[in-house]
Amino acid sequence: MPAPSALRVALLGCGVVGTQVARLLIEQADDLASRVGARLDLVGIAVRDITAPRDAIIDPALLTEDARALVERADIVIEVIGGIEPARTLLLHAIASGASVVTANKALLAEDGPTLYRAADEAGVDVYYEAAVAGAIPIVRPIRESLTGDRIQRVLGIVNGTTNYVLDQMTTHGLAFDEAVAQAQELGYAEADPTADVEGFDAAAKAAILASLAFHTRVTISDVQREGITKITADDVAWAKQTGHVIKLLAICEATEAGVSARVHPALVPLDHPLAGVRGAFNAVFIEAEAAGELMFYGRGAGGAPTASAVLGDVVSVARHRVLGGKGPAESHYAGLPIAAPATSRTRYQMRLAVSDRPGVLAQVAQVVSATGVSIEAVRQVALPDQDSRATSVGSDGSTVALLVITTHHAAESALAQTVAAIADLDAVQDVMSVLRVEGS
Ligand SMILES: NC(=O)c1ccc[n+]([C@@H]2O[C@H](COP(=O)([O-])OP(=O)(O)OC[C@H]3O[C@@H](n4cnc5c(N)ncnc54)[C@H](O)[C@@H]3O)[C@@H](O)[C@H]2O)c1
Ligand SMILES: N[C@@H](CCO)C(=O)O
Ligand code: NA
Repeated sequence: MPAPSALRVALLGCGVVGTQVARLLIEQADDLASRVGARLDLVGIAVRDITAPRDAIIDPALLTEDARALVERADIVIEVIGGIEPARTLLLHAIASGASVVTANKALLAEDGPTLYRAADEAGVDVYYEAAVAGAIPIVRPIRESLTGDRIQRVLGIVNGTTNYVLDQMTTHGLAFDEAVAQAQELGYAEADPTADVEGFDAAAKAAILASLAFHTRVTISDVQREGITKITADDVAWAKQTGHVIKLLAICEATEAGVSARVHPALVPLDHPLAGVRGAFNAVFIEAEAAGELMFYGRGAGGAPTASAVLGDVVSVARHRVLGGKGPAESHYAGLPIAAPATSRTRYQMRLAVSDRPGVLAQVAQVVSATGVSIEAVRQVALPDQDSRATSVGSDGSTVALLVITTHHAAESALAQTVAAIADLDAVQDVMSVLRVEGS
């Protein structure tokens, strides 16, 4: 069959990302044609409301509210609607109609990616999704292709731009949480419902995709242990600084003895770790592999244009396959490693405790910690800042309140939970002010 001189491209969704995808397809049409070896003709844009105001670059004649009919007349379908339905049904219909698909939809892939991959394998078409993890940063392809001859041990990522922006604004400008979230929404970083960002669902979806790729194991979002940043206070941020750390929302994927572990939670990152310097809405993925050693991928993980860059890269790849015949590499045939139970995950912890400042308290705390099998790495006793209401309170024995900052060696999550409960029970402990994991050291 002769190579096609043009390929029909359908765009589903015309929001923050879709508008930028359309712009690049239109403005760079000639360059894209020479890279692909065929023209990429944008044949239609499916939208929810045809009458809604749009960017001037969007030709109203391209708009349709009938996404299903549009995918039937396309060679390549780009999905930037988001969410599970109708995106899944539309993509499966596109694949069944013989189109290759490109999507930025991590929520769908983390829930049900294998259904799409299997359908695409059977139909002999591609499913590409570089934009779904860490936006513009090439990370899916490096893991899937460049590092596929190596053995990845650990992936540590800042993969949500909104939360990194919020934590960074709180750290460097003392901004309030809600104010920083509103700014991230205005800048086009946040999901339609920013709860997905601040509660860690978006990062958990990306962790599931990264863990699946890195460990050739099927990991879904329900396998990911998740905690967002809504409980992080200005105090936590200030104490992180005092102890030489910065708080980041991390996605951590590891191959452990118990199986594949994937978790998302805020963590204290030492200031000398490369991830500590990732500011604003930037993302970074830090990989430890057996032969390659440490690698870090850094760039813009959110925003319309950066995400559109990754989408267009995939569009060119799948278009080239159609011009040359064939398709790209399929997803790994899953080795089926077990998923590690959350209680088995091991990390270091930092606890801040308000305690009565009298002799013997430190020994009591240390004894309770060691009784639960957790080992202490360091203890610091510090005076509470004057403005803290506890600084002037006096216990029944006439003692004032001091702050203990305890850092543990690696401990299992289950042991740490027992330790915290036992500490909270001690008479001398007035308050467990925070318990944060320490990663990257
Ligand atoms: N914004 C980012 O920085 C970013 C980065 C990476 C990935 N993503 C992903 O890209 C996708 C799109 O994100 P966005 O930020 O552009 O969201 P958005 O809310 O700005 O755009 C989605 C658009 O889809 C439209 N839509 C909803 N239902 C539709 C339907 N049935 N048919 C046609 N259109 C429909 C909505 O009206 C909206 O305009 C999501 O999967 C998101 O997770 C976004
Ligand atoms: N809402 C996401 C967009 C990129 O997936 C973020 O803030 O990173
Ligand atoms: Na990416």
